[in-house]
Amino acid sequence: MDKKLCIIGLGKMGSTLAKGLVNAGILKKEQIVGTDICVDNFEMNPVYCNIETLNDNIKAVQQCDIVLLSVKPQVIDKVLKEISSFCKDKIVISIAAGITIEHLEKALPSSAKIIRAMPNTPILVGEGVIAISRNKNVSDEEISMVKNLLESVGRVYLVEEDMMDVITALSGSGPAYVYIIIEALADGGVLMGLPRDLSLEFAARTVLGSAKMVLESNKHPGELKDMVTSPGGTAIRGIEVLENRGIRGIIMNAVKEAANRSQEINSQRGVKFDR
Ligand SMILES: NC(=O)C1=CN([C@@H]2O[C@H](COP(=O)(O)OP(=O)(O)OC[C@H]3O[C@@H](n4cnc5c(N)ncnc54)[C@H](O)[C@@H]3O)[C@@H](O)[C@H]2O)C=CC1
Ligand SMILES: O=C(O)[C@@H]1CCC=N1
Repeated sequence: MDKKLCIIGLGKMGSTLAKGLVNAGILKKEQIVGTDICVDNFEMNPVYCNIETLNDNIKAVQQCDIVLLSVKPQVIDKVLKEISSFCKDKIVISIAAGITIEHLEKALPSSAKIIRAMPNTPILVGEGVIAISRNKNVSDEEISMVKNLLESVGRVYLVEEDMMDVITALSGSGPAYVYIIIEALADGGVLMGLPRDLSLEFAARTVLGSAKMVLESNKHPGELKDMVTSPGGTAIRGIEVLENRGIRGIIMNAVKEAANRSQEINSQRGVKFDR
């Protein structure tokens, strides 16, 4: 790919994307420039595979074809205002939770090609899942190019934008829920006498293997669960505890609340843009 990418905000997600894309070999490190206001982040440059780093968003945007906004929703308006007039013919990808295409359109030139995306941190290990939606200015060819770029770090799905809040709650935020489950499983092992490192390894591999079974076996999760639960056995005793405490409702509610929060973030955007 002969495009140059600018990543604005080299925090957790921006640096993960930079590293993931360089590691995947889809872009050379010379094809990515990253910016941040926190210059301390630049000392972490090896983490970003030695991409060029600047603390000047405009300078970075000017030299790129694709701009990826990886700043918090709370500061995105400030950044949009700063770079807007330099984005006339650019593809602008925002990964900010809750920030709608409509909001981005108000802030950017009417010709800007806008993509709202929701990745997740497992892109760092090539197992990410990324949803993308586009505005009317993005051609089929351009969306294919962006899809191709992001497919190097995960599975990419083109979705209707009205699914984005839920996807943000499910796959965008979901790794956080899964880490809590893994940590809790490991704590359970430690509680019952396993060494911490072995317990964590077994917990993580159990989640990894179970997820693979769901994806590769073509069986319903309920059927896979039944394969583990012998009558009068150990697994059903564990499941009884989880069901008594309402595990399913708790997890469903977590997704619902996170989706509500994503919607709320957009409705709280107050800055008005002068064209
Ligand atoms: N962390 C995650 O798992 C995911 C995050 N996201 C989205 O990615 C975006 C970034 O999130 P994180 O990386 O977690 O946050 P973060 O706080 O780690 O990174 C944001 C970075 O932006 C920098 N920044 C702030 N103002 C700036 C400016 N004016 N110009 C340039 N850089 C600036 C900050 O110094 C910071 O390093 C958010 O909008 C979030 O909703 C999306 C999917 C997953
Ligand atoms: O909570 C957050 O800020 C982000 C949005 C998607 C995942 N985590």
